[in-house]
Amino acid sequence: QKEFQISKETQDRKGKLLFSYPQSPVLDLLLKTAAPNYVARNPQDIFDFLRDSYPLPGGLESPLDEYDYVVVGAGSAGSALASRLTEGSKASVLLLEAGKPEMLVTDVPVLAPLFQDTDYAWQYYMERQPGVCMGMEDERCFWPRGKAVGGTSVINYMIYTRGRPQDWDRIAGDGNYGWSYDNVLKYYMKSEKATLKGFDENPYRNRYGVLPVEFVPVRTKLIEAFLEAGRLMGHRTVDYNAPDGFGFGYVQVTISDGRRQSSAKAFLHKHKKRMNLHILPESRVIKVLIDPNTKVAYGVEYVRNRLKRTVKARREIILSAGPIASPQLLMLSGVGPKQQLTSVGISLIKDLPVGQTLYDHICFPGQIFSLNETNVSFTENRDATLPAFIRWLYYGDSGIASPGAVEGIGYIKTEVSDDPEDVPDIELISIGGSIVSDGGPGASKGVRKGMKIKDSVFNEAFGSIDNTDTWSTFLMLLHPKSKGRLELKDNNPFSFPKLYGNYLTDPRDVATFIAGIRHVAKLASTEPFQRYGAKLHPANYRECRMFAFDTDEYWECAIRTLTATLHHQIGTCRMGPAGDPEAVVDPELRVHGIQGLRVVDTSVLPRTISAHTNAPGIMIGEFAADLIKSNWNL
Ligand SMILES: Cc1cc2nc3c(=O)[nH]c(=O)nc-3n(C[C@H](O)[C@H](O)[C@H](O)COP(=O)(O)OP(=O)(O)OC[C@H]3O[C@@H](n4cnc5c(N)ncnc54)[C@H](O)[C@@H]3O)c2cc1C
Repeated sequence: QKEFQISKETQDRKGKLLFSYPQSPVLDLLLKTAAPNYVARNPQDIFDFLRDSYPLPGGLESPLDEYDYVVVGAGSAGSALASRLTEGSKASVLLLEAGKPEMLVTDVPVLAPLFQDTDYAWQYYMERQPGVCMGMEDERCFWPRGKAVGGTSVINYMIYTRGRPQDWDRIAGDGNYGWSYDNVLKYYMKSEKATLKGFDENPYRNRYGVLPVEFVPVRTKLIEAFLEAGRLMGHRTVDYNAPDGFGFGYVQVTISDGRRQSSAKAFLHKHKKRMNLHILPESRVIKVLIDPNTKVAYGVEYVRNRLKRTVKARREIILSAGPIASPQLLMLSGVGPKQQLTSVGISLIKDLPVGQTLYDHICFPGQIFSLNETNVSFTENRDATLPAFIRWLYYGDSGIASPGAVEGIGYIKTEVSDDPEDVPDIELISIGGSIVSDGGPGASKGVRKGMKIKDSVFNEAFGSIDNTDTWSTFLMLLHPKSKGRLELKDNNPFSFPKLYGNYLTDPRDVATFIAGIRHVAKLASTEPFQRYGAKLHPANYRECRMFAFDTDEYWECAIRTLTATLHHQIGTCRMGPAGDPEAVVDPELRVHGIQGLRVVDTSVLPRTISAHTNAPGIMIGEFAADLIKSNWNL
């Protein structure tokens, strides 16, 4: 074992924690009451007493040299997978995770926007692309990913969506046997522990799984206006996760008693003492070991406490490191596009189109309506107060339980959609407020900071309505035609890869956004919103001053200025049957041409789906566990 050199870039990019608690016995008592299971590990780290821990079971000091399966990444998919594989005693699993366990603050829904700037996130940036993210810091798009036991489900907004049946049936129709809606529905249901008044008895919901899915415990009246306006425009109020649920509905979230339920909480927390499941946080995998002659994967190298170590797998290595790190690890290990690997000095083991497909869900948060009534929307200064926090500790409600003021989801198919099937092209995320709701004296400004909007751009565009009552929807482009890719920067495992979103390069994506904006304007003009005097705020962007407000040209410029992403990157280890020239893994998620190696996370999704990607990630973990169990007779 030798000391490993960690590159300067990684150290520089390491985030800083934003939270600092005063040393107070009263606060200690409150926190321990709220989270009796949190155990202090390291008295040197003042945050550690708030942090969860995953000691090796059976008093083991260090992991074994060999396991049946080694899973890399304890994120949405990896946590579910490792948990299911070790349900019986037939398989041993080592789960390696680069990040730290969660802590009490990560449970707090209202703090969701803040984690993107902490060491619970990998702080990736897209390569500069002229004409998008023009209003963001450094004119680059920010792509944070979760770095924690629980992965991105520890820093996300907790929205629970499954996608439309057609999304999955199309994936299956491409030759991906097993991925039809009827089959994936079984796995969504297997995880779910739904408490959704009015829906939880429905045949496509399950009340007895492990992943809590609930409505948000606190809402404003604006969600009723959204649903009513929707009905006036022909959008049914539905369970949007139902097979026939194309419409508008209350948002469903992975929250219980007002607290975030990450994939780690749902799948790992209760199983810390399982003798056959060893979880190793703060352990970063740098390479999969593959025999170049037999093309069999047999182990991984990882770095823990600055020491390089090796662990072997008797049966399989499973990459669940997410849509950026899984393809990066494959390429570092010799599996990827031949030309690219040889150009950075990596010996090729298998030529595959790793990283050559990348889709993302971008969104536009800048269509904001000011209201002529006060106290109707969330504002941080009013709703995230100490009394609200104390109420949250005891009852799990109050503004503290709100996931960034998200209240409703609406699916629409705009008139420019050329999709032959009945699938939406835009998702509307109804906010009981907007990106100005966390402004004002002393407030966090968390959402705008999380999106990295430049202060000057924000102040010019929205300064006049900062910290006032507003309503907005974030419009999310569900099926972008523009396709991105990722590449290795070099062969250093600590470098970040080069990320190319290629956002809005297909003009149809711009047209869809504009059609969505026109649709939202009509919603806002209906009586339910006019009750509150909803009026479109004329945001003034320096970059767009040559265009008259509210023209198509203005909106295109606005979208290119505030190009936000909802961080649903997919496709980088694309699934497809043998013979599919774009495929990296087969429909059972085995890497084509390599034995003993699978990818199990959102990177395998070959097409865009009408959903946020946490629940699909968990479903992929569930499905993969069954595939592996059946392959190995477990
Ligand atoms: C800010 C934000 C908000 C979001 N909001 C929502 C939402 O509200 N609803 C929703 O459905 N989706 C949301 N998403 C997206 C969703 O959470 C992710 O798509 C999903 O969690 C991805 O799951 P995954 O299993 O593919 O990867 P991840 O959950 O990202 O897991 C990958 C894990 O691998 C670890 N890892 C990476 N490299 C290594 C390595 N070399 N060695 C060891 N471990 C490694 C990572 O640290 C991470 O823990 C959001 C994403 C972000 C960033």
